[in-house]
Amino acid sequence: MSYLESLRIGDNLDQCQTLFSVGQMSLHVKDADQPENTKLLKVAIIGAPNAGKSTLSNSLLGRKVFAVSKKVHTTRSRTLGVLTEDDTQIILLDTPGLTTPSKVKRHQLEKSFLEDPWNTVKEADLVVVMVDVSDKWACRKLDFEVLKCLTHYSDVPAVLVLNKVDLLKSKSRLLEITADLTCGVVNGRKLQLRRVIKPPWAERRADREVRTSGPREENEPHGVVDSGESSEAQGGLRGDQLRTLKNQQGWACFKDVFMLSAVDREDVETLKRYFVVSAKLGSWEYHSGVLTDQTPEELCLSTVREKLLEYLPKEVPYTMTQSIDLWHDRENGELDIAVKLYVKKEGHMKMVIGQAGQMVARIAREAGEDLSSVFLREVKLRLSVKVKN
Ligand SMILES: Nc1nc2c(ncn2[C@@H]2O[C@H](COP(=O)(O)OP(=O)(O)OP(=O)(O)O)[C@@H](O)[C@H]2O)c(=O)[nH]1
Repeated sequence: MSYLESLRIGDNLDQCQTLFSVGQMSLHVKDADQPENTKLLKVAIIGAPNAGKSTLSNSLLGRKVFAVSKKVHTTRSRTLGVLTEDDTQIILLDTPGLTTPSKVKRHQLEKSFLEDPWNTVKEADLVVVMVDVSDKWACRKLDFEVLKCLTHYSDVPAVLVLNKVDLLKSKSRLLEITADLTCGVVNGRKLQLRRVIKPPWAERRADREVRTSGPREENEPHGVVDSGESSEAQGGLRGDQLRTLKNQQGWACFKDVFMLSAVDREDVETLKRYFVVSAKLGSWEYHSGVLTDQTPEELCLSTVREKLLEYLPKEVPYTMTQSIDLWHDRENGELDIAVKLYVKKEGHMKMVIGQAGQMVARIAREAGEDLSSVFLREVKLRLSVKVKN
Protein backbone atom coordinates (compact mmCIF):
# COMPACT_ATOMS: atom_id res chain seq x y z
CA MET A 1 0.00 0.00 0.00
CA SER A 2 1.45 3.40 -0.93
CA TYR A 3 1.70 6.30 1.49
CA LEU A 4 -0.91 8.19 -0.49
CA GLU A 5 -3.40 5.31 -0.18
CA SER A 6 -2.71 4.91 3.50
CA LEU A 7 -3.41 8.60 4.01
CA ARG A 8 -6.66 8.55 2.12
CA ILE A 9 -8.21 5.77 4.13
CA GLY A 10 -7.82 7.60 7.46
CA ASP A 11 -11.33 8.33 8.65
CA ASN A 12 -11.10 9.66 12.19
CA LEU A 13 -10.21 13.31 12.83
CA ASP A 14 -6.72 12.61 14.16
CA GLN A 15 -5.84 10.63 11.09
CA CYS A 16 -7.53 13.20 8.91
CA GLN A 17 -5.31 15.92 10.33
CA THR A 18 -2.30 13.82 9.46
CA LEU A 19 -3.38 14.07 5.84
CA PHE A 20 -1.82 17.42 5.36
CA SER A 21 0.40 16.57 2.45
CA VAL A 22 -0.25 14.22 -0.45
CA GLY A 23 -3.47 13.10 1.15
CA GLN A 24 -4.50 16.67 1.63
CA MET A 25 -3.64 17.54 -1.95
CA SER A 26 -6.42 15.16 -2.86
CA LEU A 27 -8.73 17.21 -0.65
CA HIS A 28 -7.92 20.45 -2.50
CA VAL A 29 -10.42 23.06 -3.63
CA LYS A 30 -13.18 20.90 -5.05
CA ASP A 31 -13.32 18.77 -1.94
CA ALA A 32 -13.33 21.63 0.54
CA ASP A 33 -15.98 20.96 3.19
CA GLN A 34 -18.12 24.09 3.11
CA PRO A 35 -20.25 24.96 6.13
CA GLU A 36 -22.71 27.87 5.70
CA ASN A 37 -21.40 31.45 5.50
CA THR A 38 -17.71 30.63 5.47
CA LYS A 39 -15.05 33.32 5.77
CA LEU A 40 -11.63 33.45 4.15
CA LEU A 41 -8.45 35.50 4.54
CA LYS A 42 -5.24 35.05 2.56
CA VAL A 43 -2.25 36.41 4.45
CA ALA A 44 1.13 36.98 2.76
CA ILE A 45 4.01 37.05 5.22
CA ILE A 46 6.96 39.02 3.86
CA GLY A 47 10.16 40.46 5.28
CA ALA A 48 13.91 40.35 5.17
CA PRO A 49 15.64 36.96 5.51
CA ASN A 50 15.61 35.61 9.09
CA ALA A 51 12.86 37.94 10.34
CA GLY A 52 11.01 34.90 11.69
CA LYS A 53 8.35 34.43 9.00
CA SER A 54 8.38 30.63 9.08
CA THR A 55 8.51 30.54 12.88
CA LEU A 56 5.39 32.71 13.00
CA SER A 57 3.60 30.52 10.44
CA ASN A 58 4.41 27.40 12.49
CA SER A 59 3.19 29.05 15.70
CA LEU A 60 -0.05 30.13 14.05
CA LEU A 61 -0.63 26.60 12.73
CA GLY A 62 0.34 25.01 16.05
CA ARG A 63 2.48 22.47 14.17
CA LYS A 64 5.95 22.68 12.66
CA VAL A 65 5.34 22.47 8.93
CA PHE A 66 7.79 25.13 7.76
CA ALA A 67 11.57 24.81 8.05
CA VAL A 68 13.23 27.27 10.43
CA SER A 69 16.91 27.95 10.97
CA LYS A 70 19.23 30.64 12.20
CA LYS A 71 20.80 30.85 8.73
CA VAL A 72 19.25 33.06 6.04
CA HIS A 73 17.31 31.75 3.03
CA THR A 74 15.87 28.72 4.80
CA THR A 75 12.59 29.19 2.90
CA ARG A 76 13.33 28.84 -0.81
CA SER A 77 9.93 29.20 -2.38
CA ARG A 78 6.41 30.15 -1.35
CA THR A 79 4.85 27.64 1.02
CA LEU A 80 1.28 27.52 2.14
CA GLY A 81 -0.27 26.78 5.51
CA VAL A 82 -3.99 26.47 6.22
CA LEU A 83 -5.59 27.37 9.53
CA THR A 84 -9.27 26.54 9.83
CA GLU A 85 -11.24 27.54 12.92
CA ASP A 86 -15.04 27.40 13.17
CA ASP A 87 -16.36 29.13 10.02
CA THR A 88 -13.08 30.85 9.13
CA GLN A 89 -10.17 29.72 6.98
CA ILE A 90 -6.87 31.62 7.10
CA ILE A 91 -4.42 30.80 4.33
CA LEU A 92 -0.87 31.64 5.39
CA LEU A 93 1.50 32.31 2.52
CA ASP A 94 5.08 32.05 3.78
CA THR A 95 7.63 33.57 1.40
CA PRO A 96 11.41 33.51 0.93
CA GLY A 97 13.12 36.53 2.50
CA LEU A 98 12.99 39.46 0.08
CA THR A 99 16.29 39.93 -1.68
CA THR A 100 17.81 41.72 -4.68
CA PRO A 101 18.62 40.41 -8.18
CA SER A 102 22.31 41.06 -7.54
CA LYS A 103 22.26 38.93 -4.35
CA VAL A 104 20.32 36.19 -6.14
CA LYS A 105 23.06 36.15 -8.79
CA ARG A 106 25.91 36.31 -6.30
CA HIS A 107 24.58 33.50 -4.10
CA GLN A 108 23.13 31.47 -7.01
CA LEU A 109 19.65 31.49 -5.50
CA GLU A 110 16.60 30.22 -7.38
CA LYS A 111 14.32 32.57 -9.36
CA SER A 112 11.65 31.96 -6.69
CA PHE A 113 13.54 34.25 -4.29
CA LEU A 114 12.75 37.22 -6.53
CA GLU A 115 9.36 36.22 -7.87
CA ASP A 116 7.52 34.44 -5.07
CA PRO A 117 7.19 37.26 -2.50
CA TRP A 118 5.79 39.60 -5.17
CA ASN A 119 3.40 37.04 -6.66
CA THR A 120 2.24 36.10 -3.18
CA VAL A 121 1.41 39.66 -2.17
CA LYS A 122 -0.55 40.03 -5.42
CA GLU A 123 -2.95 37.25 -4.39
CA ALA A 124 -3.21 38.25 -0.69
CA ASP A 125 -6.01 39.99 1.23
CA LEU A 126 -3.58 41.12 3.91
CA VAL A 127 0.20 41.56 4.02
CA VAL A 128 2.15 40.93 7.21
CA VAL A 129 5.52 42.69 7.17
CA MET A 130 7.84 41.06 9.68
CA VAL A 131 10.79 42.88 11.19
CA ASP A 132 13.36 41.41 13.55
CA VAL A 133 13.69 43.99 16.35
CA SER A 134 16.90 42.39 17.58
CA ASP A 135 18.56 43.38 14.29
CA LYS A 136 19.64 46.97 14.80
CA TRP A 137 19.76 47.73 11.07
CA ALA A 138 16.37 46.23 10.31
CA CYS A 139 14.61 48.37 12.88
CA ARG A 140 16.09 51.67 11.79
CA LYS A 141 14.62 51.47 8.34
CA LEU A 142 12.22 49.17 6.49
CA ASP A 143 14.02 46.91 4.03
CA PHE A 144 14.14 48.59 0.59
CA GLU A 145 12.75 45.46 -1.11
CA VAL A 146 9.84 45.43 1.36
CA LEU A 147 9.14 49.10 0.68
CA LYS A 148 9.15 48.48 -3.06
CA CYS A 149 6.71 45.62 -2.69
CA LEU A 150 4.39 47.63 -0.40
CA THR A 151 4.47 50.58 -2.79
CA HIS A 152 3.72 48.43 -5.81
CA TYR A 153 0.77 46.74 -4.07
CA SER A 154 -0.35 49.72 -2.00
CA ASP A 155 -4.00 48.63 -2.47
CA VAL A 156 -3.43 45.47 -0.36
CA PRO A 157 -3.84 46.27 3.38
CA ALA A 158 -0.66 45.70 5.38
CA VAL A 159 0.19 45.31 9.07
CA LEU A 160 3.59 45.59 10.71
CA VAL A 161 4.76 42.79 13.01
CA LEU A 162 7.73 43.60 15.22
CA ASN A 163 9.13 40.17 16.03
CA LYS A 164 11.63 38.78 18.59
CA VAL A 165 10.62 41.27 21.30
CA ASP A 166 11.92 38.68 23.80
CA LEU A 167 15.44 39.62 22.69
CA LEU A 168 14.97 43.36 23.32
CA LYS A 169 16.35 44.57 26.64
CA SER A 170 14.49 47.88 26.70
CA LYS A 171 10.88 47.49 25.64
CA SER A 172 10.51 51.28 25.31
CA ARG A 173 12.66 50.91 22.14
CA LEU A 174 9.60 49.33 20.57
CA LEU A 175 7.82 52.67 20.51
CA GLU A 176 10.73 54.34 18.73
CA ILE A 177 10.96 51.48 16.24
CA THR A 178 7.22 51.70 15.60
CA ALA A 179 7.46 55.45 15.03
CA ASP A 180 10.35 55.01 12.58
CA LEU A 181 8.96 52.09 10.59
CA THR A 182 5.50 53.63 10.27
CA CYS A 183 6.73 57.20 9.65
CA GLY A 184 4.68 57.99 12.74
CA VAL A 185 1.36 57.10 11.09
CA VAL A 186 -0.78 54.01 11.67
CA ASN A 187 -4.18 53.48 10.05
CA GLY A 188 -4.13 57.07 8.81
CA ARG A 189 -3.60 58.52 12.29
CA LYS A 190 -0.48 60.23 13.53
CA LEU A 191 1.11 58.49 16.49
CA GLN A 192 1.15 60.64 19.60
CA LEU A 193 4.32 59.07 20.97
CA ARG A 194 6.48 60.94 18.41
CA ARG A 195 5.93 64.17 20.33
CA VAL A 196 7.26 62.57 23.49
CA ILE A 197 10.39 60.99 22.11
CA LYS A 198 11.47 63.48 19.45
CA PRO A 199 12.38 67.19 19.72
CA PRO A 200 10.24 69.69 17.72
CA TRP A 201 12.70 69.92 14.81
CA ALA A 202 12.54 66.14 14.35
CA GLU A 203 8.75 66.37 14.46
CA ARG A 204 8.82 68.76 11.48
CA ARG A 205 11.12 66.39 9.59
CA ALA A 206 8.79 63.49 10.38
CA ASP A 207 5.92 65.49 8.87
CA ARG A 208 7.88 65.82 5.65
CA GLU A 209 8.61 62.10 5.65
CA VAL A 210 4.94 61.30 6.06
CA ARG A 211 4.05 63.50 3.12
CA THR A 212 6.53 61.74 0.84
CA SER A 213 5.78 58.22 2.01
CA GLY A 214 2.17 57.76 0.96
CA PRO A 215 0.99 55.80 -2.07
CA ARG A 216 2.55 56.56 -5.43
CA GLU A 217 2.14 60.12 -6.70
CA GLU A 218 1.31 60.04 -10.38
CA ASN A 219 2.60 63.55 -11.20
CA GLU A 220 6.14 63.17 -9.98
CA PRO A 221 8.76 63.91 -12.67
CA HIS A 222 10.31 60.88 -14.33
CA GLY A 223 13.88 59.98 -13.40
CA VAL A 224 16.47 57.33 -14.10
CA VAL A 225 16.54 53.92 -12.37
CA ASP A 226 19.92 54.12 -10.68
CA SER A 227 20.44 50.74 -9.05
CA GLY A 228 21.50 48.88 -12.17
CA GLU A 229 18.52 46.52 -11.97
CA SER A 230 15.82 46.05 -14.59
CA SER A 231 12.54 47.92 -14.31
CA GLU A 232 10.71 44.62 -13.89
CA ALA A 233 12.93 43.72 -10.92
CA GLN A 234 11.99 47.07 -9.42
CA GLY A 235 8.31 46.17 -9.46
CA GLY A 236 7.68 48.54 -12.36
CA LEU A 237 8.50 51.54 -10.16
CA ARG A 238 9.95 54.64 -11.81
CA GLY A 239 13.44 55.91 -11.04
CA ASP A 240 12.16 58.90 -9.05
CA GLN A 241 9.88 56.67 -7.01
CA LEU A 242 12.78 54.35 -6.26
CA ARG A 243 14.94 57.28 -5.15
CA THR A 244 12.18 58.49 -2.83
CA LEU A 245 11.83 54.97 -1.40
CA LYS A 246 15.59 54.66 -0.86
CA ASN A 247 15.42 57.63 1.50
CA GLN A 248 12.20 56.50 3.13
CA GLN A 249 12.48 55.10 6.63
CA GLY A 250 9.10 53.44 6.94
CA TRP A 251 5.62 52.94 5.47
CA ALA A 252 2.89 55.33 6.52
CA CYS A 253 0.01 53.10 5.38
CA PHE A 254 0.16 50.22 7.89
CA LYS A 255 -3.30 49.42 9.26
CA ASP A 256 -1.95 48.09 12.55
CA VAL A 257 1.21 47.23 14.45
CA PHE A 258 1.85 44.07 16.49
CA MET A 259 4.78 43.54 18.82
CA LEU A 260 5.39 39.89 19.52
CA SER A 261 7.64 36.95 19.89
CA ALA A 262 6.76 34.37 17.24
CA VAL A 263 7.61 31.62 19.70
CA ASP A 264 5.21 32.93 22.38
CA ARG A 265 1.74 31.40 22.14
CA GLU A 266 -0.11 34.25 23.81
CA ASP A 267 1.29 36.93 21.48
CA VAL A 268 0.62 34.81 18.44
CA GLU A 269 -2.98 34.23 19.57
CA THR A 270 -3.59 38.02 19.46
CA LEU A 271 -2.46 38.14 15.84
CA LYS A 272 -4.54 35.08 15.00
CA ARG A 273 -7.67 36.75 16.44
CA TYR A 274 -6.92 39.81 14.26
CA PHE A 275 -6.81 37.57 11.18
CA VAL A 276 -10.08 35.91 12.13
CA VAL A 277 -11.81 39.28 12.61
CA SER A 278 -10.37 40.55 9.29
CA ALA A 279 -11.62 37.54 7.29
CA LYS A 280 -14.37 38.28 4.76
CA LEU A 281 -17.29 36.16 3.60
CA GLY A 282 -15.97 33.75 0.96
CA SER A 283 -15.61 30.08 0.08
CA TRP A 284 -12.89 28.03 1.70
CA GLU A 285 -10.17 26.91 -0.68
CA TYR A 286 -9.08 23.81 1.27
CA HIS A 287 -10.63 21.05 3.28
CA SER A 288 -10.64 21.89 6.99
CA GLY A 289 -8.22 18.98 7.59
CA VAL A 290 -5.53 20.49 5.37
CA LEU A 291 -2.47 22.05 7.04
CA THR A 292 -0.15 22.69 4.10
CA ASP A 293 0.23 22.15 0.36
CA GLN A 294 3.70 20.62 0.73
CA THR A 295 3.98 16.95 -0.20
CA PRO A 296 5.40 14.59 2.46
CA GLU A 297 8.53 14.29 0.34
CA GLU A 298 8.96 18.09 0.18
CA LEU A 299 8.42 18.29 3.93
CA CYS A 300 10.98 15.58 4.54
CA LEU A 301 13.61 17.27 2.37
CA SER A 302 13.01 20.70 3.90
CA THR A 303 13.26 19.24 7.42
CA VAL A 304 16.60 17.61 6.59
CA ARG A 305 17.78 20.84 4.98
CA GLU A 306 16.81 22.77 8.11
CA LYS A 307 19.14 20.57 10.20
CA LEU A 308 21.94 20.88 7.63
CA LEU A 309 21.60 24.66 7.81
CA GLU A 310 21.54 24.55 11.59
CA TYR A 311 24.62 22.38 12.12
CA LEU A 312 26.97 22.75 9.16
CA PRO A 313 29.33 25.67 8.66
CA LYS A 314 28.27 28.58 6.56
CA GLU A 315 28.50 27.71 2.86
CA VAL A 316 28.33 23.91 3.08
CA PRO A 317 24.53 23.39 3.36
CA TYR A 318 23.85 25.89 0.56
CA THR A 319 25.92 23.85 -1.89
CA MET A 320 24.29 20.50 -1.02
CA THR A 321 21.42 18.71 -2.76
CA GLN A 322 19.32 15.75 -1.63
CA SER A 323 17.21 12.97 -3.07
CA ILE A 324 14.85 10.45 -1.51
CA ASP A 325 16.06 6.88 -2.10
CA LEU A 326 13.38 5.03 -0.13
CA TRP A 327 9.89 5.79 1.18
CA HIS A 328 8.33 2.74 2.75
CA ASP A 329 5.27 2.30 4.94
CA ARG A 330 5.67 -0.56 7.36
CA GLU A 331 2.68 -2.61 8.38
CA ASN A 332 3.19 -1.54 12.00
CA GLY A 333 2.55 2.07 10.94
CA GLU A 334 6.17 3.17 10.97
CA LEU A 335 7.58 5.08 8.05
CA ASP A 336 11.05 4.22 6.70
CA ILE A 337 12.78 6.97 4.75
CA ALA A 338 16.26 6.99 3.24
CA VAL A 339 17.68 10.26 1.94
CA LYS A 340 20.90 10.69 -0.01
CA LEU A 341 22.87 13.90 0.57
CA TYR A 342 25.10 15.12 -2.26
CA VAL A 343 28.11 17.30 -1.45
CA LYS A 344 30.45 19.09 -3.85
CA LYS A 345 33.79 18.31 -2.14
CA GLU A 346 35.44 15.53 -0.15
CA GLY A 347 36.09 18.06 2.62
CA HIS A 348 32.36 18.80 2.87
CA MET A 349 31.63 15.09 3.11
CA LYS A 350 33.89 14.84 6.16
CA MET A 351 32.06 17.74 7.79
CA VAL A 352 28.63 16.23 7.13
CA ILE A 353 29.66 12.83 8.50
CA GLY A 354 31.48 14.33 11.47
CA GLN A 355 33.73 12.57 13.96
CA ALA A 356 32.80 8.89 14.13
CA GLY A 357 29.64 9.69 12.15
CA GLN A 358 28.23 11.79 14.97
CA MET A 359 27.12 14.75 12.86
CA VAL A 360 25.12 12.80 10.27
CA ALA A 361 23.62 10.65 13.03
CA ARG A 362 22.48 13.76 14.91
CA ILE A 363 20.94 15.31 11.79
CA ALA A 364 19.12 12.04 10.98
CA ARG A 365 17.87 11.66 14.56
CA GLU A 366 16.60 15.23 14.94
CA ALA A 367 15.04 15.39 11.47
CA GLY A 368 13.42 12.00 12.11
CA GLU A 369 11.96 13.24 15.42
CA ASP A 370 10.56 16.36 13.75
CA LEU A 371 9.02 14.30 10.96
CA SER A 372 7.47 11.92 13.50
CA SER A 373 5.67 14.80 15.16
CA VAL A 374 4.61 16.27 11.81
CA PHE A 375 3.37 12.96 10.33
CA LEU A 376 2.01 11.80 13.72
CA ARG A 377 3.74 8.44 13.33
CA GLU A 378 7.12 6.89 13.99
CA VAL A 379 9.60 7.90 11.29
CA LYS A 380 12.89 6.06 10.84
CA LEU A 381 15.15 8.30 8.77
CA ARG A 382 18.48 7.16 7.32
CA LEU A 383 20.93 9.54 5.68
CA SER A 384 23.87 8.72 3.40
CA VAL A 385 26.39 11.12 1.88
CA LYS A 386 27.96 11.11 -1.58
CA VAL A 387 30.28 13.44 -3.47
CA LYS A 388 28.73 14.74 -6.71
CA ASN A 389 30.49 17.54 -8.59
N1 LIG B 1 14.35 34.69 20.19
C1 LIG B 1 13.54 34.57 19.13
N2 LIG B 1 13.99 33.95 18.02
C2 LIG B 1 13.13 33.84 16.97
C3 LIG B 1 11.81 34.35 17.01
N3 LIG B 1 11.24 34.11 15.82
C4 LIG B 1 12.15 33.47 15.07
N4 LIG B 1 13.29 33.30 15.76
C5 LIG B 1 14.53 32.65 15.28
O1 LIG B 1 15.02 33.39 14.16
C6 LIG B 1 15.67 32.51 13.22
C7 LIG B 1 15.04 32.71 11.83
O2 LIG B 1 13.69 32.27 11.87
P1 LIG B 1 12.91 31.81 10.55
O3 LIG B 1 11.50 31.57 10.94
O4 LIG B 1 13.65 30.73 9.84
O5 LIG B 1 13.03 33.16 9.69
P2 LIG B 1 12.51 33.42 8.20
O6 LIG B 1 12.10 34.86 8.14
O7 LIG B 1 11.49 32.44 7.80
O8 LIG B 1 13.88 33.21 7.41
P3 LIG B 1 14.17 32.98 5.82
O9 LIG B 1 13.68 31.62 5.45
O10 LIG B 1 15.67 33.11 5.73
O11 LIG B 1 13.50 34.07 5.06
C8 LIG B 1 15.49 31.09 13.78
O12 LIG B 1 16.69 30.74 14.47
C9 LIG B 1 14.32 31.22 14.76
O13 LIG B 1 14.37 30.29 15.82
C10 LIG B 1 11.37 35.01 18.22
O14 LIG B 1 10.26 35.49 18.36
N5 LIG B 1 12.29 35.08 19.25
